[in-house]
Amino acid sequence: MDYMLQWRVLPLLTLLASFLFLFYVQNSSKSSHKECSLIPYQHYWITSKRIVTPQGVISGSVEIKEGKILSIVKEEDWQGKSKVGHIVDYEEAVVMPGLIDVHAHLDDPGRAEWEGFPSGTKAAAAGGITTLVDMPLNSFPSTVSQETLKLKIKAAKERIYVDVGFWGGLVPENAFNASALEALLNAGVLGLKSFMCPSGINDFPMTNASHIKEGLSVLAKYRRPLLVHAEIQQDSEIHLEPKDSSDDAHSYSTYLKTRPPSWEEAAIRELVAVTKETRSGGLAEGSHLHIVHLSDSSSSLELIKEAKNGGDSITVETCPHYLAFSAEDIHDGDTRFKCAPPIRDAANKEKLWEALLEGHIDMLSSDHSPTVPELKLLDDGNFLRAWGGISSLQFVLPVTWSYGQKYGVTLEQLALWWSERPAKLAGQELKGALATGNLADIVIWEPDVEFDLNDAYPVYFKHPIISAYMGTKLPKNENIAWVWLKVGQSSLGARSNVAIRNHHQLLLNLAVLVIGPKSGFKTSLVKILISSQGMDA
Ligand SMILES: NC(=O)NC(NC(N)=O)C(=O)[O-]
Ligand SMILES: [Zn+2]
Ligand SMILES: [Zn+2]
Repeated sequence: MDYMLQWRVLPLLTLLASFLFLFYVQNSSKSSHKECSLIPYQHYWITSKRIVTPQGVISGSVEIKEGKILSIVKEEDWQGKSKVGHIVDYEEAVVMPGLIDVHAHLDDPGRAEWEGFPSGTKAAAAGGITTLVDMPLNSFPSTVSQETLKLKIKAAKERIYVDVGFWGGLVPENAFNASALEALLNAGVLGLKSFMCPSGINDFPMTNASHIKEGLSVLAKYRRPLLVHAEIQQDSEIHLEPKDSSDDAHSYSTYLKTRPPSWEEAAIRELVAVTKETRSGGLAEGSHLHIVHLSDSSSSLELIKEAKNGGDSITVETCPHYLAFSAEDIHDGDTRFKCAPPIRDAANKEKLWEALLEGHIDMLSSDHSPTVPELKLLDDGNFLRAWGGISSLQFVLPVTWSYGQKYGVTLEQLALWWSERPAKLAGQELKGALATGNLADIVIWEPDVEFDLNDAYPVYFKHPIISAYMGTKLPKNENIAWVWLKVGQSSLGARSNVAIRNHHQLLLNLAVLVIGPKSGFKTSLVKILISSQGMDA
């Protein structure tokens, strides 16, 4: 029976390291913190048998000084050399670049009861994410102007526990107003985001291909990307009642039918017509288009592949929930799994994995989009009326790794999908890889440790009840293995060279370390990322 299911949890955990100085911090006079690490040394070495570098997994040490990676030394090259600074030995634990989530909705200000900067960034840290880029909608007001970006920054300031950057919104109101868009870009958004279907948020209306073309021409100058929710509604209205009266709004298949793959395909067809201009010599050369949360692994993916082959500047992400779940497994009434585009059937999921492994899908993101439990209509279970969005920040690493086992996913692939390519999309040149000179944004975790995840498990949720990854409603035959983030030690004072393996304990300690005002760490460890890079002179 469902409620008896034990969820296998793989492993891990950890902690991580230094969130650091970031690019151009908005108010540098107020951000002159010297502290840059959860480890209380200015100069130290992290040692492990499994350090994930762009050149492969090595046994060795990462030397960190004042929040930056000073050197990376292979074990065989250590001999005879002395190390200046403290050594923190993580043994077999994996040392990897912190994850960069380029798609999360922290609904603060305005809808902080859905998700806020403190709760969302704690959850991110618990999931191994060291940098998160916030979407311009679901907060109120939406981030569509220089003024509304200021409100975001004010809401985030000194309330965040991982580095945070912002996407701005491309909406009809600003799309043809280049100076308004430039003001938003100059104020520091890392790029823009738009919807090709209703977003569910009144002050974030959808754009069409003309708006998108205009947006790209401004973005070209700044060399920042446009992210697009690629679905075009094929009927005249969003259905709140089943189209076919014999269908039940409480059944997942009814919802699935309302958003067929043709919605994604129609949008992507229009987008790839526009991205032809991003080719060298094209009118929008220098701009880049990124398709968020791809679910359709058939025609939509084929269109993207063709565009890439033709030289368009285009990338695509998918999300852990499309890789973990399939429509067949979603129980009637279980609206925790409602999102847009929808989770499709198992065959579609297999093809998404294939595309990811073959490099046709470039990266992963959470699309963490929670709301209050009441709007998920958990009791009623009406899929057509419930809020669409999956809450998942704290699970992205565990889920990708655990479900990826079947496909032979490697640590290098994880780093590519979750760090290196997202860093590039967000213009974070000093993030995304463990390399000399980069910021020491690091996650340390144990991929091989398993344990059960149940409702008593301490994870950082605003609303645990809406998480698709917690609870008892999945079929047993999924053979789910969960992974978890591990923190290296219970308290900094007691930190030694030995990693502790009590995960519950460690998870709690991760939170204390990252966020606790009494832990001795300040939230000023982390930064608001304000872009001032990339604009052509
Ligand atoms: N307003 C939203 O957060 N929408 C999100 N909703 C989902 N994915 O179901 C999204 O990213 O489209
Ligand atoms: Zn979306
Ligand atoms: Zn989203």
